Amino acid sequence: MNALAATNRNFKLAARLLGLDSKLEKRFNMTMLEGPMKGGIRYHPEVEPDEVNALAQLMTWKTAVANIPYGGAKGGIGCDPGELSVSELERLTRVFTQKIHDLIGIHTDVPAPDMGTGPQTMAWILDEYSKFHGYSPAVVTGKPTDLGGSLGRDAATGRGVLFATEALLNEYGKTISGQRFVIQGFGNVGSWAAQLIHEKGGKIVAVSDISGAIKNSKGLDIPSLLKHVKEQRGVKGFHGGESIQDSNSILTEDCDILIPAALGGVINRENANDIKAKFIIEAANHPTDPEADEILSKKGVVILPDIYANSGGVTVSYFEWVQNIQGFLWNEEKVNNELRTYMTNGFKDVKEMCKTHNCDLRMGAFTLGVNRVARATVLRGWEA
Ligand SMILES: NC(=O)C1=CN([C@@H]2O[C@H](COP(=O)(O)OP(=O)(O)OC[C@H]3O[C@@H](n4cnc5c(N)ncnc54)[C@H](O)[C@@H]3O)[C@@H](O)[C@H]2O)C=CC1
Ligand SMILES: O=C(O)CCC(=O)C(=O)O
Repeated sequence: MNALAATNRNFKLAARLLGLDSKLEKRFNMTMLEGPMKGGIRYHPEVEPDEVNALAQLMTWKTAVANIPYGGAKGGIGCDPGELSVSELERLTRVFTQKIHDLIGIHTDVPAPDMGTGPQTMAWILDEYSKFHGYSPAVVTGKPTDLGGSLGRDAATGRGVLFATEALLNEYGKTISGQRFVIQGFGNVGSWAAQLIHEKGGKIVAVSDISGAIKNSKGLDIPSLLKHVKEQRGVKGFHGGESIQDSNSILTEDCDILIPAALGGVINRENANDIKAKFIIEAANHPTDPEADEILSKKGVVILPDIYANSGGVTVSYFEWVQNIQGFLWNEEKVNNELRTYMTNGFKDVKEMCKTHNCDLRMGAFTLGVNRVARATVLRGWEA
């Protein structure tokens, strides 16, 4: 099932659980526009419109789950950033910004990094946008800190994944320490999640990225791996682990907790039966196909869904936007403490919906997000 069909399906299931009127449901699909829209810009060869639409819809529910005052958005360019020089990337980003500068804005749509983009991309967008509209740091988040970016935004999605994992494990009387993790993707999200989990005593037994996959049943030395990746631009060739020939098979490696942190749709009916993890923390967007959801649920695997698990990034993006508008910078401790509070509250709210609707965590998160948007929609008198 493609990403859009899967996201629409989850939305419809949540709407049924909430007993929403079908007219309201239709309204939603036409008007997912509460507050400024927020979401990342992706540069990846597989970017296509249906997937971007699905990712934008996921942002709507994610920002509602996180309880931050935004609607959802996403953008993307079908290109391979690894094949482009820095100056080509800069020109591509500036031309893209020239095309969209009237669509984005501090109170309309505020982009941020996603796969294949980062602080430098945001700096170029900010600079190009400012040529048309004057200097406006709040028009993008995830900027370099020298240009008004928030302390802690770089690590925020990975840190949010850590807080979300701690909240889930706490339900089972467990902590990070001693758990065995497998992480697919070692970019912004995967590498920060690995670093923070390692610092808490978690054992990362396998990681992969586009260059390859490596494993070590005793636990990978993450600080050395980070150094290797910085120098070699990939995990391939790391001496502290054994290489895995088929890097996609990392998803079925033996572990307690699997963290997909790269592409969508990677957990599907082809591999779901072979997954050995007891918990899946969705750091990537839409990593699990609905068919896999069903198979895994029958196996008793607990999945912490993307719209909650990876919401740390957009939450700190919100903090960045607030700081830019107020013209007052927070210290990193404040950012991280606030992030912990949002992630902890989010988990409690999702669990409450699971109890109310007798559903799993994905539907708990979807009903939470959809219900918050539904309440706002009705209050504005848009239900008919
Ligand atoms: N950056 C952020 O703040 C947020 C990102 N996400 C999601 O997290 C995921 C990762 O995003 P980022 O870390 O920002 O991207 P990134 O571009 O920094 O890193 C992506 C990583 O995935 C790897 N990768 C690409 N194709 C792969 C493949 N076929 N097999 C294994 N690894 C592969 C790359 O080599 C790289 O290590 C995406 O799904 C994104 O939408 C979600 C919330 C916020
Ligand atoms: O930080 C943001 O505004 C958006 C992050 C994002 O693209 C996501 O959560 O998928």
